Amino acid sequence: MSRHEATAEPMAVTDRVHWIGAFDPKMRTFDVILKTPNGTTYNAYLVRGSEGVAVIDTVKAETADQFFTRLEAVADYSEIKVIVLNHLEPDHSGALPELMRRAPQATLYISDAAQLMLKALLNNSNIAYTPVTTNDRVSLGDRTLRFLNTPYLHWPDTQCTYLEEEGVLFSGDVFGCHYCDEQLFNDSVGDFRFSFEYYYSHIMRPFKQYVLSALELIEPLQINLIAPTHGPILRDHPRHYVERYRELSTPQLHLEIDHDVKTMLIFYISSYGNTMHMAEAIRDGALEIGGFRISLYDLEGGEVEPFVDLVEDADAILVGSPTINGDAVKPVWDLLSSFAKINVKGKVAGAFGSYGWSGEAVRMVEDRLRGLKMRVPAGGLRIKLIPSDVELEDCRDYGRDIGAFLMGKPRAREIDMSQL
Ligand SMILES: Cc1cc2nc3c(=O)[nH]c(=O)nc-3n(C[C@H](O)[C@H](O)[C@H](O)COP(=O)(O)O)c2cc1C
Repeated sequence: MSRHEATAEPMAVTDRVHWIGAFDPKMRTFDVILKTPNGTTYNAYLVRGSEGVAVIDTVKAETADQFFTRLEAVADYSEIKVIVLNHLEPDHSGALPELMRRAPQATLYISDAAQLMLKALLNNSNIAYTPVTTNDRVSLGDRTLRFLNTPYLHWPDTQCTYLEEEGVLFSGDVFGCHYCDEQLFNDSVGDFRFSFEYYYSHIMRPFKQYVLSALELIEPLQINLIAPTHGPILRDHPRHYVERYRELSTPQLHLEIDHDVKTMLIFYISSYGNTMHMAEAIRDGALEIGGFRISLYDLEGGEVEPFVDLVEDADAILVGSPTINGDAVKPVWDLLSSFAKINVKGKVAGAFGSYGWSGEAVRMVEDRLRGLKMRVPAGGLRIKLIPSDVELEDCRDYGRDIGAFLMGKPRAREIDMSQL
């Protein structure tokens, strides 16, 4: 056990703000999907005003002892007037029920959207709370908390809280990262760039539009310090992190591709060349429609990460897989799984592939595309073994159909709109 875990000392952030969170250095995987190679912190804060104290966020239930010990070192429970939960995920709300039991006089402030989650998360319908939204304020006497509604960063209920007189932004998971270092401040901890970028790409990236909306609220603020719920407190050049979020969330500039021109990506993998020939014929058919750019990518080798940026910018994505042992093949599933990192909702999509006897892959891929809320205008195209000349013409037809749909042109064949 480390020094700070053992002693559970609070840390002064400003004259009026203390960090009262918890260290979790042994955590190795977060939310099932995130690597946390040096653990994480659950950051909670205590703000002291002339007329009372506010607690901003709590910690994961398993680390509640650290939180309460630190809190007790800087305030009495009877002084707590305000409790703010910037979002209700269990790593921040775990100690909330016990805190409310110890400070029954306090008022809980949560976002409008959090109301719908509170009961389900805490299994307690009796918790009293006040919903707040952008620019609502709570006074602690000589200190004022202002709320900013910043949904989907990264749950629907997310908000940030701004301590006006000190220019401190309690940003919730925004600008946070999983990086456990007891020095706690960004000018004293180790190099956490990897963790910051990794956290953004796994947690915030699917919600880029929401990040940009949140930045509209955050950027005009005078920010002296950013106090997120995970990882280092950003007191040295806090604005750099705001600027980095804007950079990461702004569509990339392409040197050659005109953004007004639509793009179609055709991914395939093929052992004997059958699915590949289908992909090429689909491309040829789509090219006849014209007006958009098409790229063909072979997934052989299995590395899908380089395609994520392309998929994010593309307007149509077709995926071809042979059926092997009753399934689509792993690189195809890896590609589809990488779509969860970005927002593919509403993009045009389709599935195709060659098969030998049962041909499950195309339907499975198609189901996945629909599950991702992509628009699948034509039923998946399956061809048994080697495509004949007639079947290659079917592939070209399929390409014309998807191309026409993408360009809003009259369709080559009737498309079942009920499937969209
Ligand atoms: C190891 C192996 C397993 C296969 N399993 C299936 C299967 O379960 N169902 C099926 O319809 N075809 C199956 N096939 C047949 C392939 O789908 C078929 O040969 C297809 O044309 C291959 O297309 P490709 O050249 O694009 O890879 C299998 C082929 C191999 C080599």
